[in-house]
Amino acid sequence: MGHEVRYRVRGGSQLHGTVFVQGAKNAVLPMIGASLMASKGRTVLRNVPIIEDVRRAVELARAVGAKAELHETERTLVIDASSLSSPVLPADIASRFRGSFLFVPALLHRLGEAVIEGVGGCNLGSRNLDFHYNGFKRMGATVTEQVADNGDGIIHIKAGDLRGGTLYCDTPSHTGTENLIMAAALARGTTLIKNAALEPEVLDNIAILQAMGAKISGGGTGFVTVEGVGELTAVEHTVMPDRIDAGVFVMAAAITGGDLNLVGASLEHLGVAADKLEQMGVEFHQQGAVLQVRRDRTLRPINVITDEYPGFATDLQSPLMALSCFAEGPSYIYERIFDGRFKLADELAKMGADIEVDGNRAKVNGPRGLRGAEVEAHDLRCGSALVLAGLAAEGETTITSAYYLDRGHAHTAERLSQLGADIVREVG
Ligand SMILES: CC(=O)N[C@H]1[C@@H](OP(=O)(O)OP(=O)(O)OC[C@H]2O[C@@H](n3ccc(=O)[nH]c3=O)[C@H](O)[C@@H]2O)O[C@H](CO)[C@@H](O)[C@@H]1O
Ligand SMILES: C=C(OP(=O)(O)O)C(=O)O
Repeated sequence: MGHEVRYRVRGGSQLHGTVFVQGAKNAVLPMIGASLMASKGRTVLRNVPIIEDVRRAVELARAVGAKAELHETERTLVIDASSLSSPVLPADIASRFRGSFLFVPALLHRLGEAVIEGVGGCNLGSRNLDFHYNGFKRMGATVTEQVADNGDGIIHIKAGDLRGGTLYCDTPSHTGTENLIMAAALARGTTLIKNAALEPEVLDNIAILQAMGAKISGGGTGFVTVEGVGELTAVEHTVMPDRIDAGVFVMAAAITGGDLNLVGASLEHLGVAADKLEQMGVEFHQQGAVLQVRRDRTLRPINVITDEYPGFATDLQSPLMALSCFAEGPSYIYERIFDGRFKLADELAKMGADIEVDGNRAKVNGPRGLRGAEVEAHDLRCGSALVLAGLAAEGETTITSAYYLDRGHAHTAERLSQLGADIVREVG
Protein backbone atom coordinates (compact mmCIF):
# COMPACT_ATOMS: atom_id res chain seq x y z
CA MET A 1 0.00 0.00 0.00
CA GLY A 2 3.05 2.31 0.26
CA HIS A 3 3.24 5.25 2.65
CA GLU A 4 0.41 6.37 4.89
CA VAL A 5 -1.36 9.46 3.53
CA ARG A 6 -2.97 11.94 5.93
CA TYR A 7 -4.76 15.23 5.49
CA ARG A 8 -4.74 17.89 8.21
CA VAL A 9 -7.57 20.42 8.03
CA ARG A 10 -8.11 23.45 10.26
CA GLY A 11 -11.72 24.48 10.08
CA GLY A 12 -13.41 27.83 10.11
CA SER A 13 -12.57 29.45 6.76
CA GLN A 14 -15.33 30.29 4.32
CA LEU A 15 -14.41 29.19 0.80
CA HIS A 16 -14.48 31.68 -2.07
CA GLY A 17 -13.17 31.65 -5.62
CA THR A 18 -12.96 29.51 -8.72
CA VAL A 19 -12.13 25.83 -8.89
CA PHE A 20 -11.67 23.47 -11.85
CA VAL A 21 -13.68 20.27 -11.66
CA GLN A 22 -11.46 17.29 -12.53
CA GLY A 23 -12.14 14.74 -15.26
CA ALA A 24 -14.43 11.92 -14.17
CA LYS A 25 -12.88 8.89 -12.48
CA ASN A 26 -15.82 6.71 -13.42
CA ALA A 27 -15.58 7.76 -17.07
CA VAL A 28 -11.82 7.54 -17.59
CA LEU A 29 -11.49 4.01 -16.15
CA PRO A 30 -13.83 2.32 -18.68
CA MET A 31 -12.18 4.44 -21.41
CA ILE A 32 -8.79 2.98 -20.52
CA GLY A 33 -10.43 -0.46 -20.80
CA ALA A 34 -11.93 0.55 -24.17
CA SER A 35 -8.58 1.82 -25.47
CA LEU A 36 -7.12 -1.68 -25.00
CA MET A 37 -9.64 -2.96 -27.56
CA ALA A 38 -7.90 -1.07 -30.39
CA SER A 39 -5.29 -3.40 -31.88
CA LYS A 40 -3.42 -0.61 -33.63
CA GLY A 41 -2.80 3.11 -33.23
CA ARG A 42 -2.61 5.29 -30.16
CA THR A 43 -5.56 6.40 -28.04
CA VAL A 44 -5.26 9.89 -26.56
CA LEU A 45 -7.40 10.70 -23.52
CA ARG A 46 -7.56 14.31 -22.41
CA ASN A 47 -8.80 15.89 -19.16
CA VAL A 48 -7.62 12.79 -17.32
CA PRO A 49 -7.89 13.18 -13.52
CA ILE A 50 -4.52 12.70 -11.85
CA ILE A 51 -5.80 10.31 -9.21
CA GLU A 52 -4.43 7.08 -7.76
CA ASP A 53 -6.99 4.92 -9.62
CA VAL A 54 -5.67 6.28 -12.92
CA ARG A 55 -2.08 5.59 -11.85
CA ARG A 56 -3.10 2.00 -11.00
CA ALA A 57 -4.93 1.68 -14.35
CA VAL A 58 -1.77 2.79 -16.16
CA GLU A 59 0.26 0.18 -14.23
CA LEU A 60 -2.33 -2.47 -15.09
CA ALA A 61 -2.36 -1.52 -18.79
CA ARG A 62 1.44 -1.95 -18.81
CA ALA A 63 1.12 -5.27 -16.94
CA VAL A 64 -1.01 -6.69 -19.77
CA GLY A 65 1.50 -5.48 -22.36
CA ALA A 66 0.18 -2.10 -23.52
CA LYS A 67 2.33 1.02 -23.73
CA ALA A 68 0.78 3.72 -21.54
CA GLU A 69 2.19 7.19 -20.87
CA LEU A 70 0.48 9.47 -18.38
CA HIS A 71 1.47 13.11 -18.97
CA GLU A 72 0.37 14.53 -15.63
CA THR A 73 0.90 18.23 -16.34
CA GLU A 74 -1.06 17.97 -19.58
CA ARG A 75 -3.66 15.64 -17.93
CA THR A 76 -3.28 13.46 -21.00
CA LEU A 77 -2.96 9.69 -21.28
CA VAL A 78 -1.60 8.03 -24.42
CA ILE A 79 -2.17 4.30 -24.83
CA ASP A 80 -0.82 2.02 -27.53
CA ALA A 81 -2.40 -1.40 -27.07
CA SER A 82 -0.96 -3.02 -30.21
CA SER A 83 1.40 -5.16 -28.11
CA LEU A 84 -1.21 -6.53 -25.65
CA SER A 85 0.28 -9.85 -24.52
CA SER A 86 -0.87 -11.04 -21.07
CA PRO A 87 -4.42 -11.98 -20.04
CA VAL A 88 -3.52 -11.80 -16.34
CA LEU A 89 -4.79 -8.96 -14.16
CA PRO A 90 -2.30 -9.38 -11.30
CA ALA A 91 -3.65 -9.12 -7.75
CA ASP A 92 -1.10 -6.56 -6.53
CA ILE A 93 -2.47 -3.96 -8.97
CA ALA A 94 -5.98 -5.17 -9.86
CA SER A 95 -7.14 -5.59 -6.26
CA ARG A 96 -6.47 -1.92 -5.52
CA PHE A 97 -9.23 -0.47 -7.69
CA ARG A 98 -12.64 -1.45 -8.99
CA GLY A 99 -11.98 -0.22 -12.51
CA SER A 100 -9.54 -3.12 -13.07
CA PHE A 101 -12.50 -5.31 -13.99
CA LEU A 102 -13.20 -3.00 -16.94
CA PHE A 103 -10.12 -4.46 -18.67
CA VAL A 104 -11.86 -7.84 -19.08
CA PRO A 105 -13.68 -7.26 -22.42
CA ALA A 106 -10.46 -6.14 -24.13
CA LEU A 107 -8.57 -9.18 -22.85
CA LEU A 108 -11.37 -11.51 -24.00
CA HIS A 109 -11.44 -10.05 -27.49
CA ARG A 110 -7.74 -9.52 -28.00
CA LEU A 111 -6.32 -12.59 -26.19
CA GLY A 112 -9.29 -14.96 -25.89
CA GLU A 113 -9.19 -15.08 -22.10
CA ALA A 114 -8.90 -13.07 -18.89
CA VAL A 115 -7.39 -14.22 -15.62
CA ILE A 116 -8.56 -12.06 -12.74
CA GLU A 117 -6.41 -12.46 -9.67
CA GLY A 118 -8.26 -9.74 -7.76
CA VAL A 119 -10.80 -6.94 -8.07
CA GLY A 120 -10.63 -3.96 -5.75
CA GLY A 121 -12.60 -0.84 -5.09
CA CYS A 122 -13.99 0.68 -1.96
CA ASN A 123 -15.15 -1.78 0.66
CA LEU A 124 -18.84 -0.87 0.79
CA GLY A 125 -20.35 -4.24 1.74
CA SER A 126 -21.33 -6.75 -0.94
CA ARG A 127 -20.17 -5.73 -4.40
CA ASN A 128 -21.19 -8.54 -6.68
CA LEU A 129 -20.16 -9.15 -10.28
CA ASP A 130 -22.81 -11.72 -11.27
CA PHE A 131 -24.43 -9.46 -13.90
CA HIS A 132 -21.04 -9.22 -15.65
CA TYR A 133 -20.35 -12.97 -15.45
CA ASN A 134 -23.87 -13.95 -16.52
CA GLY A 135 -23.68 -11.54 -19.46
CA PHE A 136 -20.29 -12.88 -20.61
CA LYS A 137 -21.65 -16.44 -20.30
CA ARG A 138 -24.73 -15.62 -22.37
CA MET A 139 -22.33 -14.39 -25.05
CA GLY A 140 -20.54 -17.75 -25.07
CA ALA A 141 -17.76 -17.31 -22.49
CA THR A 142 -16.94 -19.81 -19.76
CA VAL A 143 -16.26 -18.55 -16.26
CA THR A 144 -14.47 -20.71 -13.69
CA GLU A 145 -13.09 -20.00 -10.25
CA GLN A 146 -9.95 -21.56 -8.84
CA VAL A 147 -8.62 -21.11 -5.32
CA ALA A 148 -4.95 -20.12 -5.17
CA ASP A 149 -2.49 -21.49 -2.57
CA ASN A 150 -3.00 -18.40 -0.41
CA GLY A 151 -6.78 -18.96 -0.42
CA ASP A 152 -7.59 -16.11 -2.83
CA GLY A 153 -10.05 -16.79 -5.64
CA ILE A 154 -8.78 -16.52 -9.22
CA ILE A 155 -11.40 -16.13 -11.95
CA HIS A 156 -10.70 -17.49 -15.44
CA ILE A 157 -12.90 -16.29 -18.27
CA LYS A 158 -12.43 -17.92 -21.66
CA ALA A 159 -14.02 -16.15 -24.56
CA GLY A 160 -14.17 -18.70 -27.35
CA ASP A 161 -16.06 -16.82 -30.01
CA LEU A 162 -18.17 -14.14 -28.32
CA ARG A 163 -21.56 -13.70 -29.98
CA GLY A 164 -24.33 -11.22 -29.43
CA GLY A 165 -27.45 -12.07 -27.46
CA THR A 166 -30.06 -10.69 -25.13
CA LEU A 167 -28.44 -9.63 -21.87
CA TYR A 168 -29.71 -7.86 -18.80
CA CYS A 169 -28.69 -6.32 -15.50
CA ASP A 170 -30.99 -7.19 -12.57
CA THR A 171 -30.39 -3.61 -11.44
CA PRO A 172 -28.76 -1.01 -13.70
CA SER A 173 -25.14 -1.67 -12.77
CA HIS A 174 -22.75 1.09 -13.80
CA THR A 175 -19.64 -0.96 -14.62
CA GLY A 176 -21.83 -3.96 -15.50
CA THR A 177 -23.44 -1.99 -18.33
CA GLU A 178 -20.05 -0.71 -19.50
CA ASN A 179 -18.51 -4.18 -19.52
CA LEU A 180 -21.40 -5.75 -21.42
CA ILE A 181 -21.38 -2.93 -24.00
CA MET A 182 -17.62 -3.35 -24.51
CA ALA A 183 -17.95 -7.14 -24.76
CA ALA A 184 -20.76 -6.72 -27.33
CA ALA A 185 -18.90 -4.10 -29.39
CA LEU A 186 -16.58 -6.67 -31.00
CA ALA A 187 -18.87 -9.72 -30.66
CA ARG A 188 -20.47 -11.46 -33.62
CA GLY A 189 -24.06 -10.28 -34.23
CA THR A 190 -26.37 -8.01 -32.31
CA THR A 191 -26.70 -7.62 -28.53
CA LEU A 192 -29.57 -6.10 -26.57
CA ILE A 193 -28.79 -5.05 -22.99
CA LYS A 194 -31.93 -4.54 -20.89
CA ASN A 195 -32.04 -2.43 -17.74
CA ALA A 196 -28.81 -0.68 -18.73
CA ALA A 197 -27.38 2.07 -16.50
CA LEU A 198 -28.10 5.71 -17.43
CA GLU A 199 -25.14 7.41 -15.72
CA PRO A 200 -23.51 10.23 -17.74
CA GLU A 201 -20.19 8.36 -17.51
CA VAL A 202 -21.78 5.34 -19.22
CA LEU A 203 -22.91 7.68 -22.02
CA ASP A 204 -19.42 9.19 -22.28
CA ASN A 205 -18.01 5.70 -22.62
CA ILE A 206 -20.56 4.93 -25.35
CA ALA A 207 -19.40 8.14 -27.09
CA ILE A 208 -15.74 7.09 -27.20
CA LEU A 209 -16.68 3.58 -28.35
CA GLN A 210 -18.83 5.05 -31.14
CA ALA A 211 -15.91 7.25 -32.19
CA MET A 212 -13.76 4.10 -32.25
CA GLY A 213 -16.26 2.55 -34.70
CA ALA A 214 -18.64 0.68 -32.41
CA LYS A 215 -22.31 0.57 -33.43
CA ILE A 216 -24.26 1.37 -30.27
CA SER A 217 -27.74 2.84 -29.92
CA GLY A 218 -30.16 3.46 -27.07
CA GLY A 219 -27.67 4.94 -24.59
CA GLY A 220 -29.61 6.70 -21.83
CA THR A 221 -32.86 4.79 -22.46
CA GLY A 222 -32.25 1.67 -20.36
CA PHE A 223 -32.17 -0.52 -23.50
CA VAL A 224 -28.86 -0.51 -25.32
CA THR A 225 -28.40 -2.23 -28.67
CA VAL A 226 -24.92 -3.08 -29.92
CA GLU A 227 -24.18 -4.40 -33.39
CA GLY A 228 -20.80 -6.11 -33.30
CA VAL A 229 -18.08 -4.80 -35.63
CA GLY A 230 -14.80 -6.39 -36.78
CA GLU A 231 -12.40 -3.91 -35.20
CA LEU A 232 -12.16 -0.68 -33.23
CA THR A 233 -9.69 2.07 -33.98
CA ALA A 234 -7.73 4.29 -31.60
CA VAL A 235 -9.14 7.83 -31.20
CA GLU A 236 -8.69 11.03 -29.20
CA HIS A 237 -11.33 11.84 -26.57
CA THR A 238 -11.84 14.37 -23.78
CA VAL A 239 -13.09 12.85 -20.53
CA MET A 240 -16.27 14.48 -19.13
CA PRO A 241 -16.08 16.43 -15.84
CA ASP A 242 -16.52 14.49 -12.59
CA ARG A 243 -19.99 15.15 -11.19
CA ILE A 244 -19.02 13.67 -7.80
CA ASP A 245 -15.98 15.95 -7.54
CA ALA A 246 -18.29 18.84 -8.48
CA GLY A 247 -20.82 17.77 -5.83
CA VAL A 248 -18.13 17.70 -3.15
CA PHE A 249 -17.10 21.27 -4.01
CA VAL A 250 -20.76 22.35 -3.97
CA MET A 251 -20.95 20.95 -0.45
CA ALA A 252 -17.64 22.60 0.49
CA ALA A 253 -19.26 25.93 -0.36
CA ALA A 254 -22.39 24.90 1.54
CA ILE A 255 -20.68 23.65 4.69
CA THR A 256 -18.46 26.75 5.03
CA GLY A 257 -21.15 29.24 4.00
CA GLY A 258 -19.03 30.31 1.03
CA ASP A 259 -19.47 30.93 -2.68
CA LEU A 260 -17.66 29.19 -5.52
CA ASN A 261 -17.47 29.11 -9.31
CA LEU A 262 -17.14 25.49 -10.41
CA VAL A 263 -15.60 25.30 -13.89
CA GLY A 264 -16.99 22.28 -15.73
CA ALA A 265 -19.82 21.46 -13.29
CA SER A 266 -23.29 20.84 -14.64
CA LEU A 267 -26.59 20.93 -12.75
CA GLU A 268 -27.95 18.29 -15.11
CA HIS A 269 -25.16 15.84 -14.21
CA LEU A 270 -25.79 16.34 -10.48
CA GLY A 271 -29.29 14.94 -10.97
CA VAL A 272 -31.50 14.90 -7.88
CA ALA A 273 -28.52 15.87 -5.69
CA ALA A 274 -28.82 19.45 -7.01
CA ASP A 275 -32.50 19.60 -6.03
CA LYS A 276 -31.81 18.24 -2.56
CA LEU A 277 -28.99 20.71 -1.96
CA GLU A 278 -31.23 23.53 -3.18
CA GLN A 279 -33.85 22.47 -0.62
CA MET A 280 -31.13 22.62 2.03
CA GLY A 281 -30.47 26.26 1.17
CA VAL A 282 -27.77 26.13 -1.52
CA GLU A 283 -28.23 28.56 -4.40
CA PHE A 284 -27.16 27.55 -7.91
CA HIS A 285 -26.69 29.61 -11.02
CA GLN A 286 -25.56 27.81 -14.18
CA GLN A 287 -23.63 30.07 -16.54
CA GLY A 288 -22.64 27.94 -19.51
CA ALA A 289 -20.05 25.45 -18.30
CA VAL A 290 -19.54 27.29 -15.00
CA LEU A 291 -21.78 26.56 -12.03
CA GLN A 292 -22.00 29.33 -9.43
CA VAL A 293 -22.82 28.06 -5.96
CA ARG A 294 -23.34 29.81 -2.66
CA ARG A 295 -24.95 29.27 0.71
CA ASP A 296 -25.63 32.24 2.93
CA ARG A 297 -28.83 31.16 4.65
CA THR A 298 -29.48 28.62 7.40
CA LEU A 299 -28.98 25.00 6.32
CA ARG A 300 -32.28 23.13 6.32
CA PRO A 301 -32.45 19.37 7.10
CA ILE A 302 -33.11 16.94 4.27
CA ASN A 303 -34.48 13.49 3.42
CA VAL A 304 -32.34 11.58 0.90
CA ILE A 305 -32.73 8.21 -0.81
CA THR A 306 -29.78 7.10 -2.94
CA ASP A 307 -30.57 5.68 -6.35
CA GLU A 308 -29.10 5.07 -9.75
CA TYR A 309 -28.83 8.13 -12.03
CA PRO A 310 -30.67 10.49 -12.17
CA GLY A 311 -31.40 9.69 -8.53
CA PHE A 312 -29.25 10.89 -5.65
CA ALA A 313 -25.77 9.42 -6.29
CA THR A 314 -24.56 7.05 -3.57
CA ASP A 315 -21.07 8.56 -3.98
CA LEU A 316 -22.47 11.90 -2.74
CA GLN A 317 -24.30 10.34 0.18
CA SER A 318 -21.30 10.41 2.55
CA PRO A 319 -20.48 14.08 1.87
CA LEU A 320 -24.17 14.86 2.40
CA MET A 321 -24.09 13.09 5.77
CA ALA A 322 -21.27 15.44 6.85
CA LEU A 323 -23.22 18.47 5.60
CA SER A 324 -26.41 17.35 7.37
CA CYS A 325 -24.64 17.55 10.75
CA PHE A 326 -24.92 21.34 10.38
CA ALA A 327 -28.60 21.46 9.33
CA GLU A 328 -31.24 22.91 11.66
CA GLY A 329 -33.05 19.67 12.49
CA PRO A 330 -32.95 15.93 11.78
CA SER A 331 -32.01 14.65 8.31
CA TYR A 332 -32.89 11.17 7.08
CA ILE A 333 -30.68 9.15 4.73
CA TYR A 334 -31.64 5.85 3.11
CA GLU A 335 -28.69 4.16 1.33
CA ARG A 336 -30.16 1.79 -1.28
CA ILE A 337 -27.13 0.97 -3.43
CA PHE A 338 -24.48 -0.31 -1.00
CA ASP A 339 -25.04 -2.13 2.28
CA GLY A 340 -21.82 -1.03 4.02
CA ARG A 341 -21.46 2.69 3.50
CA PHE A 342 -22.11 4.03 7.02
CA LYS A 343 -18.71 3.57 8.72
CA LEU A 344 -18.50 7.33 8.29
CA ALA A 345 -21.09 7.83 11.03
CA ASP A 346 -18.67 6.52 13.71
CA GLU A 347 -15.91 8.81 12.43
CA LEU A 348 -18.19 11.86 12.45
CA ALA A 349 -19.25 10.87 15.99
CA LYS A 350 -15.59 11.26 17.05
CA MET A 351 -15.98 14.89 15.95
CA GLY A 352 -19.19 15.33 17.96
CA ALA A 353 -21.87 14.35 15.43
CA ASP A 354 -25.08 12.69 16.58
CA ILE A 355 -26.07 10.06 14.00
CA GLU A 356 -28.37 7.09 14.58
CA VAL A 357 -27.76 4.21 12.16
CA ASP A 358 -30.27 1.42 11.63
CA GLY A 359 -29.21 -0.92 8.83
CA ASN A 360 -29.16 1.13 5.63
CA ARG A 361 -30.96 4.08 7.21
CA ALA A 362 -29.40 6.93 9.16
CA LYS A 363 -30.86 9.83 11.08
CA VAL A 364 -28.50 12.76 11.43
CA ASN A 365 -29.48 14.96 14.36
CA GLY A 366 -28.45 18.49 13.46
CA PRO A 367 -27.29 21.02 14.18
CA ARG A 368 -24.10 19.92 15.89
CA GLY A 369 -21.00 22.05 15.98
CA LEU A 370 -18.19 19.60 15.12
CA ARG A 371 -14.72 19.76 16.68
CA GLY A 372 -11.47 18.54 15.16
CA ALA A 373 -10.36 14.96 15.89
CA GLU A 374 -8.26 12.17 14.38
CA VAL A 375 -10.54 10.23 12.04
CA GLU A 376 -10.11 7.48 9.46
CA ALA A 377 -11.15 7.43 5.81
CA HIS A 378 -12.63 3.92 5.47
CA ASP A 379 -13.37 4.49 1.79
CA LEU A 380 -13.07 7.20 -0.85
CA ARG A 381 -16.28 9.09 -0.10
CA CYS A 382 -15.83 8.65 3.64
CA GLY A 383 -12.56 10.54 3.01
CA SER A 384 -14.19 13.41 1.12
CA ALA A 385 -16.93 13.67 3.76
CA LEU A 386 -14.33 13.93 6.53
CA VAL A 387 -12.51 16.69 4.65
CA LEU A 388 -15.81 18.60 4.46
CA ALA A 389 -16.47 18.01 8.17
CA GLY A 390 -12.94 19.22 8.93
CA LEU A 391 -13.47 22.43 6.92
CA ALA A 392 -16.38 23.38 9.18
CA ALA A 393 -15.14 21.94 12.50
CA GLU A 394 -13.52 23.89 15.27
CA GLY A 395 -9.79 23.14 15.52
CA GLU A 396 -7.73 20.59 13.63
CA THR A 397 -8.95 17.38 12.02
CA THR A 398 -6.49 14.69 10.93
CA ILE A 399 -7.77 12.24 8.33
CA THR A 400 -5.79 8.99 8.21
CA SER A 401 -5.86 6.21 5.56
CA ALA A 402 -6.34 8.99 3.05
CA TYR A 403 -4.99 6.96 0.12
CA TYR A 404 -8.68 6.26 -0.39
CA LEU A 405 -9.38 9.94 -0.93
CA ASP A 406 -6.49 10.15 -3.40
CA ARG A 407 -8.01 7.20 -5.30
CA GLY A 408 -10.70 9.51 -6.62
CA HIS A 409 -9.94 13.20 -6.03
CA ALA A 410 -7.01 15.04 -7.63
CA HIS A 411 -4.99 17.77 -5.91
CA THR A 412 -7.49 18.04 -3.05
CA ALA A 413 -5.29 20.11 -0.73
CA GLU A 414 -4.08 22.44 -3.49
CA ARG A 415 -7.55 23.12 -4.88
CA LEU A 416 -9.13 23.73 -1.46
CA SER A 417 -6.19 25.89 -0.31
CA GLN A 418 -6.64 28.15 -3.33
CA LEU A 419 -10.21 28.73 -2.15
CA GLY A 420 -9.05 29.77 1.33
CA ALA A 421 -9.06 26.46 3.21
CA ASP A 422 -6.34 25.54 5.68
CA ILE A 423 -5.49 22.01 4.56
CA VAL A 424 -2.28 20.06 4.01
CA ARG A 425 -1.54 16.57 2.70
CA GLU A 426 1.18 14.61 4.47
CA VAL A 427 2.84 11.37 3.41
CA GLY A 428 4.90 9.04 5.57
C1 LIG B 1 -15.59 2.45 -11.17
C2 LIG B 1 -17.01 2.86 -11.02
O1 LIG B 1 -17.67 3.24 -11.97
N1 LIG B 1 -17.51 2.82 -9.80
C3 LIG B 1 -18.86 3.28 -9.55
C4 LIG B 1 -19.83 2.16 -9.92
O2 LIG B 1 -19.45 1.01 -9.18
P1 LIG B 1 -20.05 -0.39 -9.63
O3 LIG B 1 -20.18 -0.41 -11.10
O4 LIG B 1 -19.23 -1.43 -8.95
O5 LIG B 1 -21.50 -0.34 -9.01
P2 LIG B 1 -22.76 -1.13 -9.55
O6 LIG B 1 -23.68 -0.16 -10.19
O7 LIG B 1 -22.30 -2.30 -10.36
O8 LIG B 1 -23.34 -1.69 -8.19
C5 LIG B 1 -24.53 -1.23 -7.61
C6 LIG B 1 -25.15 -2.34 -6.80
O9 LIG B 1 -25.46 -3.43 -7.65
C7 LIG B 1 -24.95 -4.65 -7.12
N2 LIG B 1 -24.46 -5.48 -8.23
C8 LIG B 1 -23.68 -4.94 -9.20
C9 LIG B 1 -23.17 -5.73 -10.21
C10 LIG B 1 -23.47 -7.10 -10.21
O10 LIG B 1 -23.03 -7.86 -11.09
N3 LIG B 1 -24.27 -7.60 -9.24
C11 LIG B 1 -24.79 -6.84 -8.23
O11 LIG B 1 -25.49 -7.32 -7.36
C12 LIG B 1 -23.77 -4.21 -6.24
O12 LIG B 1 -23.50 -5.20 -5.25
C13 LIG B 1 -24.26 -2.90 -5.68
O13 LIG B 1 -25.05 -3.13 -4.54
O14 LIG B 1 -21.16 2.56 -9.62
C14 LIG B 1 -21.38 2.82 -8.21
C15 LIG B 1 -22.85 3.09 -8.02
O15 LIG B 1 -23.22 4.23 -8.73
C16 LIG B 1 -20.50 3.96 -7.75
O16 LIG B 1 -20.61 4.09 -6.36
C17 LIG B 1 -19.02 3.68 -8.08
O17 LIG B 1 -18.28 4.87 -7.89
C1 LIG C 1 -17.34 3.31 -4.80
C2 LIG C 1 -16.52 4.09 -5.46
O1 LIG C 1 -15.60 3.75 -6.36
P1 LIG C 1 -15.13 2.31 -6.86
O2 LIG C 1 -16.30 1.68 -7.53
O3 LIG C 1 -14.07 2.65 -7.83
O4 LIG C 1 -14.66 1.58 -5.66
C3 LIG C 1 -16.58 5.54 -5.33
O5 LIG C 1 -16.10 6.21 -6.27
O6 LIG C 1 -17.07 6.04 -4.31
